[in-house]
Amino acid sequence: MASKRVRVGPVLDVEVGWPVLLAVTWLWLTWKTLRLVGRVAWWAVRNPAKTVVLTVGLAVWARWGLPGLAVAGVVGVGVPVAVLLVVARDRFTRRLADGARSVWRRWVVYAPRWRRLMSRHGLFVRDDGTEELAALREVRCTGVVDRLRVGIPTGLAPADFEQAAEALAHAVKAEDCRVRVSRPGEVWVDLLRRDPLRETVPPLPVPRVVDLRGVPVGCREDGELWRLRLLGTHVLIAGATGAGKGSVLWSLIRGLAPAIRSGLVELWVIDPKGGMELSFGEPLFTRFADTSPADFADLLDQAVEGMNARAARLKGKTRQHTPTPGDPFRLIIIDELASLTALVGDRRVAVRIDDALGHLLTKGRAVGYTVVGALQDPSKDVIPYRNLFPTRVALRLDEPTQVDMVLGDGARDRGAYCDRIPHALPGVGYVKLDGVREPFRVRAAYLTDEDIRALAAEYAPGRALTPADIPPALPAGFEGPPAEAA
Ligand SMILES: Nc1ncnc2c1ncn2[C@@H]1O[C@H](COP(=O)(O)OP(=O)(O)OP(=O)(O)O)[C@@H](O)[C@H]1O
Repeated sequence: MASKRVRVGPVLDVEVGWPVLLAVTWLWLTWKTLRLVGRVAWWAVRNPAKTVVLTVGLAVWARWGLPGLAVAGVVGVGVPVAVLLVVARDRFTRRLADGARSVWRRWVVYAPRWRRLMSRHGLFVRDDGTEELAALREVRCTGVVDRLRVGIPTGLAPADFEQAAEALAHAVKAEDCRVRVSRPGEVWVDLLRRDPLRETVPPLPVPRVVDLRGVPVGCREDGELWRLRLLGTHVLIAGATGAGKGSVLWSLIRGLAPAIRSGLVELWVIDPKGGMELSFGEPLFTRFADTSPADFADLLDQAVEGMNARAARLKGKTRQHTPTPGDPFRLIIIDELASLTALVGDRRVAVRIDDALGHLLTKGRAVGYTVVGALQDPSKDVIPYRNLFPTRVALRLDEPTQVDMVLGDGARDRGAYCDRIPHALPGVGYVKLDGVREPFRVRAAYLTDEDIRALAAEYAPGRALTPADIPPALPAGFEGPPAEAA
């Protein structure tokens, strides 16, 4: 039988017969086929919904041919669309509009100018005469923001995109541009087309059920609901005078109102400004101190006592306290942290306050004692506490250097321009969550004195629920994402 010379690499140069060649070819084809089958099976396992649709489609086609497939398509798409239009019309039409907008802006706005955008902003690498651009992988648009998922070419880093952010925003006529790392090798470039934070956010509807993992407080710059986590964290709110710290505190209290009334949440409040800011809501507070530093120290000492007793009770049983009316979540609100820690004249009282605060901040999170502290001047005196607040909100600040003092090193470089927030936008600020690299911009809802009085009258602890207390549904655009995973 004929044979063939086969050369494998520089060494092996052999003469093989046709049976061997046929056997090798057969083995190779079998391997390729098995691999293809394996890949299809793996795709089917990972995409069960698409697999079912494809299988049903193929079965219909085999049984009734193309006309049958067309009818099935109309029914299969038409019926779910009709159901969604009835059940969740607003959300569905918004999603549909967002989907159409995403396709349009990807192919008409971004794809044609992508090469120029990337090369003019230095978002490419050159290697051996070839150029690799950052890759546009996905575009998701809403009414206010275009989110671009971009692949980072080898040799660049998210910081390169952060540096180019301001220029990119100008290039596409966006109000602002933010860069977030989505996963290694990829960033989300958020281009803000309209700023939803320009308008005052009205008081949000009081939630029916309070979720301490995400209390609604205001609006995020992407138009979604801003929720602030209280469970297992402490929150620092810093801002120059008139920046709107009060609106964050009051929106938070409003978001907790039903749980305050039912006794699941207790507010222990210190207002060193003599009750100027918080005394309106006194009926809502279980403890309120607004006169002397000695009172503040007493309140904090009692909180520490309660916290220690609870910690001893829970030891070995659970790692996170679950609030009940007999054993509530205690929120310690301090309106001006610096007055407590730095400006107290009596040295012994200052030490007591300092000790108690240190204990609460280090041990309180797991046992349902959360501190929310507001701060006007992020001076060095309060910096030791800063790191004990995993969640930080910085509203308008006077100096660029104060931004990193509050939010942590590098926050301003990542876009938290608190010093540029106009005086005309009180309640606007940036939030930094522990473990999340990028800050995001928000605006707290604004409650008038009347709103606060009405809230205090309706939700004072112990008052029974009436049907009129059930709040309306959230307005369109406020469904928001799930609770923040801080
Ligand atoms: N979220 C908001 N939306 C719209 N306007 C607001 C908002 N928050 C505050 N304002 C306006 O700004 C004014 C100052 O707000 P606020 O007293 O809350 O600031 P602050 O940071 O607590 O100041 P200070 O530290 O001096 O007490 C309010 O009287 C109100 O008119």
